[in-house]
Amino acid sequence: MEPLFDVAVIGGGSAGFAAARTAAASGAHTVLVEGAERLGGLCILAGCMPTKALLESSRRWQAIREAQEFGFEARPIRADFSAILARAHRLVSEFAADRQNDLIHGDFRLIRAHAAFVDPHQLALTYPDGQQSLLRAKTFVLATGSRISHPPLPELSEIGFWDSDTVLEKTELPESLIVLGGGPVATEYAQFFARLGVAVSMIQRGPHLLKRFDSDLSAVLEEAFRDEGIELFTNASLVSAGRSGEQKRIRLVRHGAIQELVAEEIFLATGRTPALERLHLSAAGIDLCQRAPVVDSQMRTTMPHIFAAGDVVGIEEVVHIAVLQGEVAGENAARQARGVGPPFRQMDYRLTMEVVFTEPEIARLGLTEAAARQAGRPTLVARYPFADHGKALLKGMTRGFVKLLADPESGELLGAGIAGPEASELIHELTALLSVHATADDLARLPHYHPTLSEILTYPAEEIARRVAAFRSPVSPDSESREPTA
Ligand SMILES: Cc1cc2nc3c(=O)[nH]c(=O)nc-3n(C[C@H](O)[C@H](O)[C@H](O)COP(=O)(O)OP(=O)(O)OC[C@H]3O[C@@H](n4cnc5c(N)ncnc54)[C@H](O)[C@@H]3O)c2cc1C
Ligand SMILES: NC(=O)c1ccc[n+]([C@@H]2O[C@H](COP(=O)([O-])OP(=O)(O)OC[C@H]3O[C@@H](n4cnc5c(N)ncnc54)[C@H](O)[C@@H]3O)[C@@H](O)[C@H]2O)c1
Repeated sequence: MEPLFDVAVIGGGSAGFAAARTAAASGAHTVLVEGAERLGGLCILAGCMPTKALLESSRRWQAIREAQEFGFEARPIRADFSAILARAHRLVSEFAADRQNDLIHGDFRLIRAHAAFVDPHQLALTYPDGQQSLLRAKTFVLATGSRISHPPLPELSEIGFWDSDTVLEKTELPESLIVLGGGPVATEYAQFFARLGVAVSMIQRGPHLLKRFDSDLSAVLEEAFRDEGIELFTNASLVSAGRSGEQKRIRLVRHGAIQELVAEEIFLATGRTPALERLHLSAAGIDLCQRAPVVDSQMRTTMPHIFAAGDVVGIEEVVHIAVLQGEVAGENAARQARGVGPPFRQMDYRLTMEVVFTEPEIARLGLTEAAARQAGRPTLVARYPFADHGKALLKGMTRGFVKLLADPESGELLGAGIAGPEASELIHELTALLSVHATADDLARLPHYHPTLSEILTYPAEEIARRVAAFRSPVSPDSESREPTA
């Protein structure tokens, strides 16, 4: 039997590591239990980092293809899929080694074992050699992450498919690929493969790609994908899957008609599910909703001494949220275990961002237009296209736009969306501004170096500031407005 810990964290990915580090820093006697053979978590081993390494390769390939526009004559090049994967694996190993070091040398104890609840206060640990022991703690943080959802068609398991875990072990590019799904995994991989010369078609259930983004942002990506030769089938329901000679086939229904697609391979990207199997959660007595533990704003489950964080709670399955939730859960678990009662730390989703690393990149922050409409919240919205922006023209990256959402009376910035070059970087200036409740007028007045991509943000800000001023005062402030610089 292990000694009684203040905090036991289950899972050593982004959320669990953040929870354990925070709990230990608060002075709690903390243990982290990790069951995987390889340390690192999803982001490092099969999520953010390998995909961004792959996308960097396909981006270079695309740049060579477009070289003529910039005055170069490029010879046709050949993609070496194995070499592209080898680079990704090398980077992943380096990131994983850093994380391994942090886990082993943290101010908490690391136990390499699979954990399952025996009762609400005890875990059964199963070690790699099959040995077992019990672990007791005053509080727990569940941070077991997510797994790829089961295929929507049972036949897929018979005919086989690729997914974001298995793709990293492949060695040969298929000639053609049907991607199932239209979320971040589907779009990032679809563009990666299409750019390397694979004939890609995508099947998305909803009317647009990237369902959590406003449809005007998704539309920019859809147009870019069509221009790159990716065939999109939106509003589609899957009917069946099977073999067609050497090829694989998918039948779908769209606008009432059956269609059949045939390709060498199928890539499954229809979402992820909280990883709770073999955790024996029923013994812990916590409530679930849509297969995820129910949590409040303190990341507390329905058992007051059990907290949860990261993909397992399924609120926003991205890393900065997993880390923030882990920190909140870790700090609150430590306070509770050490009897340092309230006030407990709360999660705040006001500054939630999501970025998709396709080209163009797509980013959102805070309030979306769809959410504002659904909540009946009046907002001012202003857009500005990259096609009218000097730096974007210089870079030859004119697709897309930026948009800002603001409160109509105060002009406070409430949200933003960007589809275009460097959206993943540009969004962070807006995050800083939203964090201090800045107004569109504050943004419009901030100095921006010329010519930069960042200065595009000032144009919709000026438009909103003008409209807010006009709302407040009958005298038009138009005479003060600046024209966009080219
Ligand atoms: C292809 C892909 C690309 C992505 N790209 C991005 C991106 O660019 N940016 C971004 O922000 N997000 C991205 N994400 C999402 C991001 O990877 C996840 O949101 C994040 O990694 C979740 O962290 P986590 O700690 O909740 O889970 P994980 O990192 O999965 O950690 C959970 C850990 O718990 C362990 N575990 C599970 N059960 C037990 C048990 N019973 N006992 C002991 N240990 C257990 C597991 O072994 C695992 O190590 C991507 C995801 C995918 C799939
Ligand atoms: N850049 C990033 O930050 C990044 C990259 C990859 C993944 N992620 C995260 O990982 C998680 C998983 O991503 P994901 O793309 O697998 O899931 P997702 O849930 O975001 O998207 C799945 C998509 O598949 C569609 N779909 C579901 N069932 C379908 C069916 N039967 N037929 C056709 N379409 C169907 C859905 O409409 C949805 O658009 C997400 O939460 C995402 O935020 C983030």
